[in-house]
Amino acid sequence: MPKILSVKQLYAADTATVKKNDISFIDLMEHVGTLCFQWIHDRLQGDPITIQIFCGTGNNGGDGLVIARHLKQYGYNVKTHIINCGNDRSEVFLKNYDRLKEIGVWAEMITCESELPAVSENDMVVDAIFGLGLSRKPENLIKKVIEHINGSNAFVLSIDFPSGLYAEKSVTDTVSVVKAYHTLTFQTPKLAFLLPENRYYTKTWEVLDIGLDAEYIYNAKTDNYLLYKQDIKPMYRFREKFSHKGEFGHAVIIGGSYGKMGAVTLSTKAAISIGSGLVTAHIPQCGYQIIQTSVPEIMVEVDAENEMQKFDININATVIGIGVGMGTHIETVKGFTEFLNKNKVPLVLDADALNIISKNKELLKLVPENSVLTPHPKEFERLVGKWKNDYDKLKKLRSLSKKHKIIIVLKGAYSAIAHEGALFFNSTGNPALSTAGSGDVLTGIITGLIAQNYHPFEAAKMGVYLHGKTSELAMKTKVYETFIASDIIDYLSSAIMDLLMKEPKVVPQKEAESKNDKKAKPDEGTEMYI
Ligand SMILES: NC(=O)C1=CN([C@@H]2O[C@H](COP(=O)(O)OP(=O)(O)OC[C@H]3O[C@@H](n4cnc5c(N)ncnc54)[C@H](OP(=O)(O)O)[C@@H]3O)[C@@H](O)[C@H]2O)[C@@H](O)CC1
Ligand SMILES: Nc1ncnc2c1ncn2[C@@H]1O[C@H](COP(=O)(O)OP(=O)(O)O)[C@@H](O)[C@H]1O
Ligand SMILES: [K+]
Repeated sequence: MPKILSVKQLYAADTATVKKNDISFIDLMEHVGTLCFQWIHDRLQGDPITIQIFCGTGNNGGDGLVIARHLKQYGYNVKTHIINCGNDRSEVFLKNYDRLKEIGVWAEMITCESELPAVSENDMVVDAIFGLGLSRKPENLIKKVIEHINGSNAFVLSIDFPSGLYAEKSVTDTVSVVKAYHTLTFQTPKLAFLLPENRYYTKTWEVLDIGLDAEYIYNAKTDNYLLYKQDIKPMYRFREKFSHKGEFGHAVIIGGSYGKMGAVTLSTKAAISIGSGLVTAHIPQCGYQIIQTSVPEIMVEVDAENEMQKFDININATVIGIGVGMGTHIETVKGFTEFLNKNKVPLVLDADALNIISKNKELLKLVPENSVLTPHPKEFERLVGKWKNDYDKLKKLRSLSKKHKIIIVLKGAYSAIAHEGALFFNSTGNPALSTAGSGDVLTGIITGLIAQNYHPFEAAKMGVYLHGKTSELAMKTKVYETFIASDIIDYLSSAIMDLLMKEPKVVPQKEAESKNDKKAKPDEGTEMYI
């Protein structure tokens, strides 16, 4: 599972790599800079645009100089600038400065504002000012350079980090951070890229495998992970020939109120669609016909006329998903409290179930261990109060989940799943999911997975992953705006199929050519897992 390592661990990984391979740091930097150059060259293919490389005087700047040298040697139109960041210059920066001179290139020094180079919106900017080593907010001349880059409208590629963005703490001066289009970050994903407060500093990012010591990374301890397909795929359970619906559990969804029956409709439909053997909706009477007609596959139990009051469930439920569209009517609050006092079944709590608990935090003690809570940020704020910044928010998330031995899915662009003090960030999804009812569908998916005996922690990870994946797969025929919550359900099959597909084999060019010129087809290696 891809680990998100700390700055300290990344520096230690450098050291371990250099030692183990008996190479020098300059060799490692050459390798890293060459990979970045290759990334650019693969895309530009010799395009004569102007590439402006801004370098600091640490190792991030050193990477920039390696990139500059290779681009120059390939005939690109490169302008290299060094910003005077103080008296200290890293040893490998200086070595690469000399290497650049050896091929006849003199980098321009920027020592004052009047020396800022003109940058056109047609240029490409490579930002190699600061990376992991940012120790304080950029000020004075460096701030001016960053503002200058941001004001240029050029395509900005940041190396390792958008300069000015800290790896592990919040930015205090939002204008002194480079706003990159893309960031090539090294070896592991970075926590900073997953936080909404940093959304403007890089539109996209990717991890470049720079070959740091695998053993060190394997043994490194962390509480932060990013979930990918390879983490979810092994969880999937195939159905056997003689299986029957009784083996796949009975999910109950409780919720709905007058005017909000769509939420339960979506949740129950999602629960049956993800494979729960049986699904029952426990809803107010006003929703009876609506839900029976909309989802004929499920059963219905009714409560009071217009809102939930009695919570009198007469079913042997495997799991109960509760709260969607439920409202917070005084009688609902009363009934829900009594329900929690009696209930022993694992729960998935969402929406108004969370809003009611937020008003009476004592109720959290009644939530069974390993239940799953799925708040969006506003619901989470109601539960834990305001946070100072996103790092503080994550601290609150870990601590609430640990204290009550529950699993919390804090929803967002990179939904974070908290379990036993660790955070697992989801990598799938896109803004198509920013649509009414998409959280209700998630509740149904997770409830339906738990019904099938997936451990709630597994159900949360798999549910969030598949939910997000539907929105990606749908973009072949839809756009963000036209994708609605029901589409998530419609695309669940595709998301599961995608999970079971083997990744296409990437055949290295030379290998492919040497095999009697038998070219690898683009989809070669794509086959079902079974
Ligand atoms: N394993 C990997 O990932 C590999 C990493 N590599 C690369 O190394 C990079 C890390 O390099 P790094 O340690 O030299 O730090 P870097 O980011 O260049 O900045 C430090 C310099 O900036 C200065 N400085 C800081 N803040 C400042 C401010 N606000 N205003 C002014 N100055 C400020 C600071 O000065 P000081 O704080 O000491 O006064 C120091 O001089 C990493 O991001 C990646 O690009 C690869 O080459 C190899 C494999
Ligand atoms: N930009 C985005 N990228 C990825 N996922 C998103 C994005 N916006 C929303 N989502 C996902 O959509 C869902 C929205 O849930 P929620 O806010 O509870 O919706 P609702 O209350 O309308 O049902 C969450 O699972 C969230 O992670
Ligand atoms: K940078």
